[in-house]
Amino acid sequence: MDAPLELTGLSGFYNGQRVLGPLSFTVNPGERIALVGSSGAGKSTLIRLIHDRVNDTAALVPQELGLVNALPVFHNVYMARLDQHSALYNLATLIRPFRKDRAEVTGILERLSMGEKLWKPSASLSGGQRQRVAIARALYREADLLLADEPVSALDGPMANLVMTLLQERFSTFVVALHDVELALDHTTRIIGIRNGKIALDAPSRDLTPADIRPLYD
Ligand SMILES: Nc1ncnc2c1ncn2[C@@H]1O[C@H](COP(=O)(O)OP(=O)(O)OP(=O)(O)O)[C@@H](O)[C@H]1O
Repeated sequence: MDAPLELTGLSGFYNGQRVLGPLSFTVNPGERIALVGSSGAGKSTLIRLIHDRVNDTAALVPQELGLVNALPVFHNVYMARLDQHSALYNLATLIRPFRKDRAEVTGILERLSMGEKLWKPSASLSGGQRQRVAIARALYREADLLLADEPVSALDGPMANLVMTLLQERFSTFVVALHDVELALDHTTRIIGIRNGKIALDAPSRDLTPADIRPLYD
């Protein structure tokens, strides 16, 4: 991302009821932002609204993952670049993936300790494995902004840390909803706290301790 992303007047509604905003903030290139706040505060709604604004140019890890269960892991990851190839190339890949793509996807999966699952149908995977497939798909997408909604919620501590490190290496700019406050402080440059659909905290991560964030959950 080489220009600031100005997000103004974001509002979220369900059934005519306002659940978020109106709120505004700017995502600056190189910022790694964690959205924190209690369940129902509006984090998922905000991620969705940002995704709508950037018009699919970001890599996305939605909370519900969006995997195609019947397809193998390879194809679920490959899907991130469907729009970069011709229909013919994509059709050929469905039947017999090209060596170059296989190698690249395998490399990403290996970093997530998922290399041996390459040809397994996604339906056969555990929750944490499925989450890593959605993360691999985001890492494979050629985008310079990542939007992710609780991308490590089903992973154990060391794996969650590894994934956050990989995301940080791959995307210089990201907005990630995280309920783990320690993880958020360790891997981001800025914390935005959401409470009742409004921004209740916006500060550099290095200036904050877990105690500063706790009131968002009271
Ligand atoms: N499909 C829906 N229909 C109606 N209301 C919804 C729907 N999805 C979310 N909401 C409401 O919108 C508000 C914000 O929800 P949102 O999912 O954005 O919160 P969140 O902070 O992401 O929560 P969580 O941490 O539990 O994922 C909540 O009050 C929720 O009840």
